Amino acid sequence: MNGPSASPPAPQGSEEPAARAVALPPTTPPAGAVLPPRAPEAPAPGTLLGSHYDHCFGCGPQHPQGLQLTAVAGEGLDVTAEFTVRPSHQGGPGLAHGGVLVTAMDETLGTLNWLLHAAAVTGRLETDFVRPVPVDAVLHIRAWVTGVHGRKIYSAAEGRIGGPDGPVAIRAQALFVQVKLEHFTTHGRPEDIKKAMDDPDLFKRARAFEVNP
Ligand SMILES: CCCCC/C=C\C/C=C\C/C=C\C/C=C/CCCC(=O)SCCNC(=O)CCNC(=O)[C@H](O)C(C)(C)COP(=O)(O)OP(=O)(O)OC[C@H]1O[C@@H](n2cnc3c(N)ncnc32)[C@H](O)[C@@H]1OP(=O)(O)O
Repeated sequence: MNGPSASPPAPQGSEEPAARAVALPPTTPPAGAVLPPRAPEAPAPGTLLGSHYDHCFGCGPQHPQGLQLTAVAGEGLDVTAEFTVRPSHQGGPGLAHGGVLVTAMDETLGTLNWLLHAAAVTGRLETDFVRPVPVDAVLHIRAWVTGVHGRKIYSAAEGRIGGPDGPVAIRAQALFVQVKLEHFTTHGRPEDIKKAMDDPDLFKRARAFEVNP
């Protein structure tokens, strides 16, 4: 891939800090990016977007330790989702782990794929943690597409607590890259791929997503 390469840090004192910094590509759309219309196959506004894979840590109903996140299609290229922080999601005592919150943002941003009718994986995800999120809080997440440039899909999201209009607890920006079905079949653990392929519903869903970048 042509993304940034993260090199191990240079020995201390050998370079100026600025020389050791890695220039990361932006998660904001470049000039020439477009905001496409909703795909003709996009679920209607208000539709509960199903899980893309029953065992997904983010959205799978058959993943007992997962986030079991559910999202709803918005009117445009946007979705909303709710995630309830459970005791098993703690980082600090009584507080959500930051990585779990990032997963909730990643998953919600990923559901934008349904509206574009494109299979895409996260290439880059930036997050700002704005305020701590307690256990039992509901994170109200909104995510939207900010631009599409070739295979690259740019998006943003925010998570609020205390209600959909409550204070922002987390913000995110992401760059997803469209992939073919072979991305999964080539790289996934064979026994899981076989099981997924044997599930006619999942296979149909996955095939329907096939893109020709
Ligand atoms: C059989 C089972 C099927 C099951 C699936 C079924 C359905 C799926 C459909 C829909 C799913 C619906 C909802 C999904 C919800 C999911 C939420 C979770 C999402 C994730 O959690 S997913 C896991 C984490 N994710 C990864 O596991 C990716 C690992 N990675 C790679 O697999 C490659 O790295 C890849 C594919 C990213 C790129 O590889 P590649 O070879 O295809 O493309 P290439 O490198 O040419 O990049 C093309 C252009 O993107 C730019 N670019 C690339 N990477 C960049 C980066 N990091 N930063 C900035 N720019 C980047 C380049 O600079 C170039 O830009 P330009 O075109 O301008 O030159």
